[in-house]
Amino acid sequence: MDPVAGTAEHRGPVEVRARAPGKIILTGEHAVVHGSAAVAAAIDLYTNSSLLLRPAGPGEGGGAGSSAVELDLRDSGLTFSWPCSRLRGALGEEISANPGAPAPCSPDQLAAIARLLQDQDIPEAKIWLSAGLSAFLFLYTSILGCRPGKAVVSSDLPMGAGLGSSAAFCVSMSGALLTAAGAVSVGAHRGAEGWEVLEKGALELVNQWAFQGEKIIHGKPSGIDNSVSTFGKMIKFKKGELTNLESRNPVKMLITDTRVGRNTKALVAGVSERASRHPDAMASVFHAVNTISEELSSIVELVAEDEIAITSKEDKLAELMEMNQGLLQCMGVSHSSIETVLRTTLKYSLVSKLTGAGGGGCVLTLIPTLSSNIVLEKVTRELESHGYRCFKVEFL
Ligand SMILES: Nc1ncnc2c1ncn2[C@@H]1O[C@H](COP(=O)(O)OP(=O)(O)OP(=O)(O)O)[C@@H](O)[C@H]1O
Ligand SMILES: C[C@@](O)(CCO)CC(=O)[O-]
Ligand SMILES: [Mg+2]
Repeated sequence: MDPVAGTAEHRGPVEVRARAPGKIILTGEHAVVHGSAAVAAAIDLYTNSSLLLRPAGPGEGGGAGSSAVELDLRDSGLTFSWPCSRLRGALGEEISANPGAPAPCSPDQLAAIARLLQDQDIPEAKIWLSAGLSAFLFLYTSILGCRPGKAVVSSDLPMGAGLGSSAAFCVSMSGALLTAAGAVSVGAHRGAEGWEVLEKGALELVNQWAFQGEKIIHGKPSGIDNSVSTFGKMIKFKKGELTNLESRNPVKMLITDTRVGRNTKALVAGVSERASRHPDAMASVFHAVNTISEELSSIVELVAEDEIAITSKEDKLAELMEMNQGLLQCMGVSHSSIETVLRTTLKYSLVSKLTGAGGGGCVLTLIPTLSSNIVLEKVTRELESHGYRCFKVEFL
């Protein structure tokens, strides 16, 4: 896994590329929105955003599309274009590029952005992209105003599946926009594959903007997804506070994507509604999740020196994940496809839990160090026979 996030590479004065990773949540999703601790790790799957800024206005050699803001979503095969004059007309007073001061999208801005989306022919089958498009227009115009340019986005991550695609989109886009605006600079450190890494203050700014973008997509995000995508590695996150965790032994997980589509915003709202119907019961559930995350984060950092110690460490991780899954069921965010994965992996004595917002999407299965490849192959084959997609991740 490459923990470098929010990286950017300059190619000439106005062409920038940035990438940011997805994540898994080991414990604490949903409860983290209500103040509990959660543990997450960046994974080696990235969203890439590239940005080409054109000279402003016609007649300055910008060519076709030179006075428009364009977005090319490579994975969806869709492109969008807004003439700068249309952006200025719709956003009017709302446009004042201020890259150094992240601010929330105002209701007026959001209404204007909704009108700008109506100009585009978004196919009904891909209407869920509207949230990402709104976040893009908000981030672009807040950071660069109406400067003409073209953004191209591609991703290794399944969209809307619990692996933080929305956060990786907002982090990589904020990184590219802020670098193009000249608002951030790279540090001395070189990351993996030759990527330059933004310096600490720059990453903070990227993270703050990405959080504002996530708010448009998620409604009420805790900030864990954008934080782990920006800063990478494994983190404990509680009430906006981030603690870096260092696992002394590699943790291996099988990720199963059930391919059941879901939407984090609706799931987060559903848990909040349950919490307002049963405040005391849900407060106990959130408290229990907090304890589980605190315990898991201290176990992850333990040094396991021999095989017995590794086994007992993994047994504890598995038990905590299992307990967390039970509490996620209590919150109402499991799904029959998730239950199928749990039952299937349990046949092979492997423990699983949903990751991200649930309701479908991805499930994590802990792969103990001593488990045989034959078991892993068998469980993978059985999961794939249900139409699910499996892949392995490992992190320290
Ligand atoms: N590469 C992308 N291009 C455009 N929009 C994107 C992209 N990635 C994510 N999005 C937007 O984010 C939405 C998915 O966000 P959502 O939060 O529901 O799922 P997730 O982030 O994959 O999972 P989780 O939040 O549980 O980790 C998509 O419907 C789309 O609007
Ligand atoms: C469900 C949730 O807890 C995690 C989604 O990856 C939402 C959030 O924390 O913003
Ligand atoms: Mg998301």
